[in-house]
Amino acid sequence: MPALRPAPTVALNDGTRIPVIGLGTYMGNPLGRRLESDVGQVEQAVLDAIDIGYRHVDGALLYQNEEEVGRAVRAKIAQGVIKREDMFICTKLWNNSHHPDAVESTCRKSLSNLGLDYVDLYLMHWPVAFRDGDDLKPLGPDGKVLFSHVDILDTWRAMEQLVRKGLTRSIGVSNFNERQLRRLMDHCSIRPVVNQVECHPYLSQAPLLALCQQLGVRVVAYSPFGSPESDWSLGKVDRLLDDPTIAEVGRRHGKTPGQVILRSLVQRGAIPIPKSVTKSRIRENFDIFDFELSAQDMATLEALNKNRRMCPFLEGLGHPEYPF
Ligand SMILES: NC(=O)C1=CN([C@@H]2O[C@H](COP(=O)(O)OP(=O)(O)OC[C@H]3O[C@@H](n4cnc5c(N)ncnc54)[C@H](OP(=O)(O)O)[C@@H]3O)[C@@H](O)[C@H]2O)C=CC1
Ligand SMILES: O=C1CO[C@H](CO)[C@@H](O)[C@@H]1O
Repeated sequence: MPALRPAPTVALNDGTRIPVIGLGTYMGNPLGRRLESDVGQVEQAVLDAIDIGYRHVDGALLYQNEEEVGRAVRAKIAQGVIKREDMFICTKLWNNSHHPDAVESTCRKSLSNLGLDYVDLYLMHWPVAFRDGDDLKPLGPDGKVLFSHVDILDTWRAMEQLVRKGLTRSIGVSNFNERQLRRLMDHCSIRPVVNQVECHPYLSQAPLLALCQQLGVRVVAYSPFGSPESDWSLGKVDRLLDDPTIAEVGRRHGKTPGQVILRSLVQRGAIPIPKSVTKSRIRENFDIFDFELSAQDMATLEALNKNRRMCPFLEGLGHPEYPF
């Protein structure tokens, strides 16, 4: 199958550009655990995605597969399919490394995992700090996650240094609520270029999207399909991808429910990062630039909002910066 046309890119507030769709790489495992059966799947998915036309990959130290992402990207560079500068690679600082002294070494660890000398975007994964150390999920004797109380602004200042040192082109945040984002914007020297949050027709995030637009911060939409296979997903009862209204909109355009969801996010100015390790779906999810949803379609989809969060991040409950 021939490659599809590259996705359009949009400008970020620091002058760099981001492709409006990316490939997600979280395998749906419980926090910090990795299954043997997952090994190799993300590497193949990234190879397939690049052949199809993707130029944006969303990763994280937490996902424990940065090596696979990096191997695939480097293989495609070696084959001459892409150049490094064609790709937009994002990874994230996990919650156990918020202490300013840990930020640079943790970013360098991701770069070493990826086998790259810079990433395009480095995100603070959550506004919630866990106890510093190697443990991705440090637990106390009561089985609850151990927190620490590093100020978000201190972590951010250390992330700003990463831009100055050339380890990342841009920095941003993830899972920040309106208060946290406003406070950061008021105190930073380098502005966050994106806020990556859960966003799909059952959690439309209209107020947060409006605020981000006002502040010049792009929204990256995670779990665009409601993360149907994640262990924490509450979406098993009424799956977004089985919604009859979305299917009906899709029928009118000759498109699948997944394509309708992704297209609607792009038309709302968000940047979806659907995850798939299935080549046919990776292609299907990218094939959204040959149709347009009408204002009526968009209103129909907007009416599906239930403020239903599939990723409630219960591990962070009780921390003063728990965002929800
Ligand atoms: N910042 C944060 O805190 C978070 C960030 N993320 C990021 O967002 C990405 C996407 O979110 P994620 O939670 O993975 O879930 P998604 O909503 O992207 O759903 C992924 C699931 O949908 C399936 N799927 C993909 N495409 C299709 C299709 N066209 N038709 C039917 N099923 C499909 C996949 O199956 P299969 O792979 O088997 O094809 C997989 O099971 C993550 O991978 C990660 O990169 C996610 C959660 C939190
Ligand atoms: O990116 C993510 C993937 O899933 C995790 C849950 O295990 C989330 O906490 C995290 O934000």
